[in-house]
Amino acid sequence: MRAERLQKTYPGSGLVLRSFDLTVHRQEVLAIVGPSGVGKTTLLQILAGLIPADSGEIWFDGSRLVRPSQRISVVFQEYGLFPWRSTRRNVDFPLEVARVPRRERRERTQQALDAVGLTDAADRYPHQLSGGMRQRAAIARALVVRPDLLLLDEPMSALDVMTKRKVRQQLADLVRRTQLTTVIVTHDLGDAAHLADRVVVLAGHPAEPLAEHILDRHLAEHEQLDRLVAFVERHADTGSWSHQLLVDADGRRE
Ligand SMILES: Nc1ncnc2c1ncn2[C@@H]1O[C@H](COP(=O)(O)OP(=O)(O)OP(=O)(O)O)[C@@H](O)[C@H]1O
Repeated sequence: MRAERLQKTYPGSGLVLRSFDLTVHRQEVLAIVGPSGVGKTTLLQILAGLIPADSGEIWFDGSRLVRPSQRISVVFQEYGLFPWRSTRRNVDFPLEVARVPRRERRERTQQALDAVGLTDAADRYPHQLSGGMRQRAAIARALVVRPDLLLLDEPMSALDVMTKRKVRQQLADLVRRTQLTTVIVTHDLGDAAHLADRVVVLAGHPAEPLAEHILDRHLAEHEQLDRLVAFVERHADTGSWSHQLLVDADGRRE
């Protein structure tokens, strides 16, 4: 996917993106990190075709993206599960909408539930699930359409620390196993260090990609994180997000 010269203005908030370029390589996990309010969600929603940019273009597999595509799945921070549907029927929902034949739906839904470890919770309703299970259900629903691109918006920020670690590990295993091209936006450098192959740091108004960091998967996790934190501190004025660095990088910097 390639985004070219994206521009976005909100009434009252001014210019959030100006002439913004971004390339997502096939099969990579790209993390976009930056302080709260910099424009990460805006960027992700534009990439998903959910909100229009004022100008600029997005190219995806040789064609221009102008509306949401079945080949791109998005997972939001707040899960967005339907409370009146069981986990299985939540996961099945996109296939139902796409009028996929019943038998194929059953198989694909089961595979997606298995992939996130929710087989035993398939008949429970969202209120009967833990936060981590709800988030995994949302991820299963994103996977069931077999997307070519997975977009994740702060997918673990509503989870407590222990659950978050578990879900993060499962997500890391999943994206590596499936080699699914993934973009995750987060202000949590721990998520980026754990999941990403490449990290782009955003800062400023309008947001600019300041620098990018390639993670070395041969390093231990805490070394990855230390290097990433040092990289961000070198390139960004972290005054506005030092609190997040301290708190969210799993307490390691406190
Ligand atoms: N619908 C909207 N109308 C007006 N301003 C908006 C709207 N959505 C976002 N903004 C503003 O645009 C800027 C970027 O918001 P955005 O949600 O993309 O940032 P973010 O980096 O995702 O923040 P966070 O990490 O807190 O979710 C912010 O200043 C925000 O207040």
